[in-house]
Formats: sequence, structure tokens, C-alpha cells
Amino acid sequence: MSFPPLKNDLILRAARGEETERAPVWVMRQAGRYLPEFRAVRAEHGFFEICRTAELAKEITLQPIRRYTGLIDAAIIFSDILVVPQALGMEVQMNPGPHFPDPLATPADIEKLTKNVDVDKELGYVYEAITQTRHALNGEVPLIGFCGAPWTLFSYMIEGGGTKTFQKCKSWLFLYPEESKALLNRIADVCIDFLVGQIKAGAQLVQVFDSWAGELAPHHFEEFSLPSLQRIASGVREKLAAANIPAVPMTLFPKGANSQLPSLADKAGYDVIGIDWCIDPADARKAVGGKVALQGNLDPMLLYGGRDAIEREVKRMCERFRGGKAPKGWICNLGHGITPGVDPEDLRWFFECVHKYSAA
Ligand SMILES: Cc1c2[nH]c(c1CCC(=O)O)Cc1[nH]c(c(CCC(=O)O)c1C)Cc1[nH]c(c(CCC(=O)O)c1C)Cc1[nH]c(c(C)c1CCC(=O)O)C2
Repeated sequence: MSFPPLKNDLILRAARGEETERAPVWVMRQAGRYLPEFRAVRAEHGFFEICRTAELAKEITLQPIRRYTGLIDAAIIFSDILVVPQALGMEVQMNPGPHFPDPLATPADIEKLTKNVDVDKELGYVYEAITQTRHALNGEVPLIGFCGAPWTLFSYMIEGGGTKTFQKCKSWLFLYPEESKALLNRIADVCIDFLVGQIKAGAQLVQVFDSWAGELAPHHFEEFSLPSLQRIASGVREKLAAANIPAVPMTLFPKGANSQLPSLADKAGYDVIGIDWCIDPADARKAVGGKVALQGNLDPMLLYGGRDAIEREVKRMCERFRGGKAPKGWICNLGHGITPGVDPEDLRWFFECVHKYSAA
């Protein structure tokens, strides 16, 4: 597939660990409910309807790029991590949070999942949205593809939605460890094909969201989440190599798993690791020892703290990531997704401060 030439490759260079003239910046959930233009489209269409309609997904993906032209360094395709459980045959509703009417109760329910999922057929609509968006971006900024991590998806498939205690999905890990690992690997295999398909369709970087990584004790993360994350990283690289397709940078966002950073940098197999705000950037740097690039990590709630607080904290974050040098191997972002009540002009101010304080 051929696309317009890329005019801004800051994020790709930072992902490879290179020095950049300033830090590239984007924010998780940048196309979402804090934008009035998103809410306008959403008022007319269902959530998964938008995901499945390439034209709408493309429009929403482009909304923050248009609004923040010149300030934002990547687009992320509008979709959701829960399209993978759908591809496995599960019903998912969004009302307003995710709801699975028929979650997996016991390992016997695994039988209900689709065997040998034809990922390209089930999720081809995401590829179509990516290809259309990549053309429409006209090379302004790179396009990010993504999927959920197996552990995070496993939790939704078993809990049937969000949870505070993770009681059901953790019970599975401890009562049925072997069945749990088999299911995690099965989810990983769908993720591998899905990410490869997104890259073939035009994604220039891919991110794996392990939003609930920090809910596991470190040794349980190592036992249950890490193997499926490694499987995805190596599986994607192998399939791309076999198809003669150049590799793209891979980011892992293991939210809350800050104590795992040394081990993740050593052996997870990703180019970039996303960190939340609960670790100081300089400590994160030390923990990964230059083996991977970092992404993050402003507390998303600072966007409610007013311009002075945003400026002060962005300046501090930049100093802590840079350590007196030019920015190197750092993609600036929030430490988790932006939330619906943020004033879009305060996000603009965040971008402006990043440009100012991260410049070499
Ligand atoms: C856990 C998770 C989900 N989805 C996602 C995660 C991992 C990241 C994270 O931890 O925040 C990832 C996601 N969800 C969405 C994107 C699109 C791209 C982007 O702008 O980043 C991405 C990357 C759109 C969305 N996904 C959802 C919305 C809002 C739904 C709506 O329009 O009604 C959007 C814009 C719905 C969704 N989808 C999910 C939840 C819990 C919710 C409801 C609550 C919420 O909004 O945070 C599952």
C-alpha cells in the first residue's frame, strides 16, 4: 500500500530511542468525550456503529489533529480494546460503560468462544478505517494502531464490565491457573493477527493497553500477564518478518506496574513503555536503563488544575525526563486517558507547554 509521505516523524524517532529537538506529544483518549465535535457525532451514532463505519471512525480520529494542528504529533485510530472480545464471539454493549450480557463464568464457558477466529474478517472494518485515515492524514502525523492486553481483556470478559475488586477474574487465576493461561494465550493470538492486520493497513506504531496491569501482585503479573505480552511482541515481529513487512515500533502501557519496569525493559520485547504518574520520570529512566523509550506521564487530573499548575507540572516533568539534556527516547503523554470534563483549551495549553519546555 502506498501513502502520502510523512512530514512529522518525531514520535517514530523518539520510539526508537533517538534524541529529538523537542518531545513528541499525543494523549491517550485524545478523540473522545471532552471534545464537543466528538459528542456531536456520538449523539447521532452508537459507539460500536462508529467503530464499524470507516468514514465516521476516520472523522473522529482526525478531530484532535484538526483542532490542535501543529501541536500534536500522532493520531490514534478511533476504536476500542473490546472489539477483540467481540471478534471472539462475545456480545459487548456500551451503556455508558462496557457491559457484557453473557460474561465467562467458569472455564466451561470458554467453549462458547469462537474457535479459529478469522481476525481479518471479523475486524477488517478497523483495517478499513486505518487505511482511510492514513490517506486523509496526508502525512501530517503518524497513525497509531492498538489493542488491549490479554490480562485486561480477560478481566472484562470474566467480570462482564468494569470492576473495583477484580474478584471474578482473579478467582480464575487462582482457581484455574492453567485454563486461565490457555485463555490468555488465545486472546494473545487474536491480538497478534489484529496488530499485524493494522500494520498492513497503515498503522505506523502500535500500542498494547494493559490498563489493569497494576492490579496484580508483581509475581502474578510475571506469571499471568507478562507471558501473553511477550507472545504478542514476538508474534507480531515474526509474522511481519515472514510477510516481508518492515517492523513498526511497539509500545506497551502496563498501567500501574511501575515496580516491573526493569523486568519489562529486559524481556517484554517492546520499544516503548508507557508509565503512569505514580513514578518519577527520573526513577523510571533509571529503572529501564536506556533499554527502551518511555511514554508519559502527567497525572490526567492536572488538566483540571488551571493553567499555572499545568505549566508548572509540565515544566517539572520535562526537566525530570530530560535530566538537563536534549529529549531522548521520550514520548510525552498523560499517565492515563484524558477524561470527559477537561476543557479542550486547557489541553491546548498542555501541548503548548510541552513544546516550550521540552525543546532542546
Ligand atoms: C480499558 C479501555 C477501554 N477502552 C480502551 C481502554 C484502554 C485505555 C484505558 O485504560 O483508558 C482504549 C480506547 N478506547 C477508545 C480509544 C480510542 C482512541 C483514543 O482516542 O485514544 C482507545 C485507545 C475510545 C473510547 N472508548 C469508550 C469511549 C467513550 C464511550 C462513548 O462515547 O460513549 C471512547 C471515546 C468507552 C469505553 N471503553 C472502555 C471503557 C472502560 C469505556 C467507558 C468509559 C470511558 O469512556 O473511559 C474500555
